[in-house]
Amino acid sequence: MLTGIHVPLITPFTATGEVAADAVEKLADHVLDQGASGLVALGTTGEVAALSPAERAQVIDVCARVCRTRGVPLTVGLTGNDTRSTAEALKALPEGVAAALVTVPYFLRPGERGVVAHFEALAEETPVPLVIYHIPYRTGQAVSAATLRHLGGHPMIAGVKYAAGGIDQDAIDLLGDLPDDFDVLGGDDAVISPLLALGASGGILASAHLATDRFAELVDAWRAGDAARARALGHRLARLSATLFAEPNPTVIKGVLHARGLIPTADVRLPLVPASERAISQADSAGTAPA
Ligand SMILES: O=C(O)C1=N[C@H](C(=O)O)C[C@H](O)C1
Repeated sequence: MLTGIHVPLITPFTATGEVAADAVEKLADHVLDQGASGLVALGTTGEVAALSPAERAQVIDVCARVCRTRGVPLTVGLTGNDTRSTAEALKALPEGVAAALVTVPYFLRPGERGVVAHFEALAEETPVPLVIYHIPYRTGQAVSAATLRHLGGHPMIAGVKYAAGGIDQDAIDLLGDLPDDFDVLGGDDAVISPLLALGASGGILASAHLATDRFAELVDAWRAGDAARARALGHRLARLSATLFAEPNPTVIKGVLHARGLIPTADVRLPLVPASERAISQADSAGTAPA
């Protein structure tokens, strides 16, 4: 189910600070025109923590409409560290959502047995398949390959967004022995190419707001076994990602999209502050360099 490049959309703001709904739609169409396989609404990249409930609903509504029209899946990010309220949020998801990207409970550090109990409870109640968002440098909670493999055996757990901060031994172990119908999507932009080489089926990558077609081509090249092409593209895209993450995500991406006329402002909400001009121009140049 989860293959290709899924773009976790930024949330553009108007000059007066509201969500720019028309720009969300324009950007969604743009990345899909460029070869994205689906969209992710309300990821970290979408500054979900800084959006009100009404703004979150507005973003989901626009993305669901675009995905329905284009016949592509919409995944919605859900972050919580309490099982009961996360289950309620899952049950409240509107029509048109294909999957939920659910973060490993953060800050609380419930241990791996707690992580298993959390996702098993959610999997029993969710109306849509779950994608586990494993990002230990943000959550503070380790999750081993064995735990992910165990959870992947549940029919409502469709995959994992793997963002361990690099290619660790658990990534190698997991990809060497995947449960049936369980996909691994890369979530660390700089190492997407080696993760695809190990067998990941795609990625949820903020960097793919730019060079979307090249990221899609990278997935296709690894899947087709064209290692020479994949390696060359992978190195170039890793350099692009490094420039886009030179300052906190999504500040640089917003700066570049604004410089290219794709969103009305580069504004972010506190505690994020806008990227420097230097970071934006370096990323803009890296995003246009020939492959
Ligand atoms: O929002 C997301 O999904 C992503 N967030 C990551 C982050 O900000 O750390 C980066 C990744 O590309 C996608």
